[in-house]
Amino acid sequence: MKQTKKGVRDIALDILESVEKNQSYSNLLLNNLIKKHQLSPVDSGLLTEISYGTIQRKMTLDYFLSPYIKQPKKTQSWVINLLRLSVYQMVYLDKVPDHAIIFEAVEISKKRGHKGTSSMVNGVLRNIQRNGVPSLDAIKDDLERLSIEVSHPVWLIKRWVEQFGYEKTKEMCEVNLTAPLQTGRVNLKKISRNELMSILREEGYDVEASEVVPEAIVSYRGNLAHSESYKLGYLSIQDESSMLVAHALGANDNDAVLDCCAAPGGKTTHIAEGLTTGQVYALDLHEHKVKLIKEQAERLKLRNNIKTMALDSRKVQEHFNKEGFDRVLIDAPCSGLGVMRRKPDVKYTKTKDDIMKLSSIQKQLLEAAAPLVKQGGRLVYSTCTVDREENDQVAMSFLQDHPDFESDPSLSERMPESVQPFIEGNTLQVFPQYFSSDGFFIASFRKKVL
Ligand SMILES: C[S@@+](CC[C@H](N)C(=O)[O-])C[C@H]1O[C@@H](n2cnc3c(N)ncnc32)[C@H](O)[C@@H]1O
Repeated sequence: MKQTKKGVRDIALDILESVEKNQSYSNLLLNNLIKKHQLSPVDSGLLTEISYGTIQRKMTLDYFLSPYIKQPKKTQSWVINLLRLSVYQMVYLDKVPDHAIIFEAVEISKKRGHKGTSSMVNGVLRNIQRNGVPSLDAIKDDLERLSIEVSHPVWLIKRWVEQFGYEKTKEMCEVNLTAPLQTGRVNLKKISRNELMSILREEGYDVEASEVVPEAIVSYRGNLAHSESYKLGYLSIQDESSMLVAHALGANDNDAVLDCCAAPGGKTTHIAEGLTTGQVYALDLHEHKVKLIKEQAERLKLRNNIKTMALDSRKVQEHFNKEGFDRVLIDAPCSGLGVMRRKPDVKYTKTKDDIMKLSSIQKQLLEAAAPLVKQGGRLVYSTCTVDREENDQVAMSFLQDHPDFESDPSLSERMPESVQPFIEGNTLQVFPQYFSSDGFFIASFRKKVL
């Protein structure tokens, strides 16, 4: 029997279902399904918008649906997800008229369920079309209202309001709901930023120079990973905040650098692009992750400057000499609360307990790597989160426990102009609302010369 082609909304529903069941991260799933269903660029864009948008705004959508679904707990999860993605389109997208959204939802529910389900879906959506969604003003508590308005769990809202204040939290959560732009890092070893931008524009890309980092470009149209320049190793896909780490590390041409948490190799390759005879030793837990670093090193023709090893970096002292490295980077495993625009499901799954456990691993990694830094050398700690327990508190406790290190006084000298206002001593916290880049934390330490 001939299989009928699956529609974009049907595929979006598959994504929502898998993410809900914790079967996969939304970003990985999306890429796989775009390939599997051979979607056109327009359909891929729509699929991304509907599935990410629905996940991003899940709590708000549930609030909108609440007066219209009598027994949400007894309703099958795919039906709830179908209603969420339909209401998302009705409220937040103006491309498709409501009647077309409702028609498609009913068709999907006929295919997946029975008649009762499709008439329930039809009834709920038609009621919403007629009566509108409930006002958020009905929620009296400020923090609970914000939590529903920006669809972030209330424990996280309370935690951030305590850490950063109400306004900053609100700004951050609002930016977290927007789609990120793709940014690329120019391989300055091979080509200048202007030359690369001209080549890409000829290929049909709409690119501009980044205002945050001097080697970055922003793509307003087209996926840079599909460009000829990407294949040739002229560029890598990387967020601007992430690029700041190599600046903070400030390796010299011939330095020995240890990158303790290196996969998939974004920062390793960035650092290596700035070396001549120097070497980056790139470590990560598992061989399959280390393979990703090797692939990037190959593509960028940096094999001479990168050595890889699968290793639990808490054991680095068993493999490397004390004071053997000019620069050491710990780009630590973290809660990822700074990258919610790319991984919207993260905010619903992470817990306070995860943050506590991660901060303990982060401290262990720093503890293990510290003896490997040469006297006068530098140790940089970074995360893609905004949470203080994983950031300033880890950095502070490291300095307290390591009198042989000092707070690096020269961090700001190496950092781009754009981030200068946000540097505090030896640390930099980038919030997503500053440049619309990822939320990121960087701390730099110098080993004292005794
Ligand atoms: C934030 S990611 C690193 C991203 C990478 N630096 C980049 O720029 O592409 C953190 C990495 O730490 C690795 N990791 C976690 N625990 C580790 C450990 N104990 N030893 C080594 N690597 C570890 C994870 O596998 C993950 O790849």
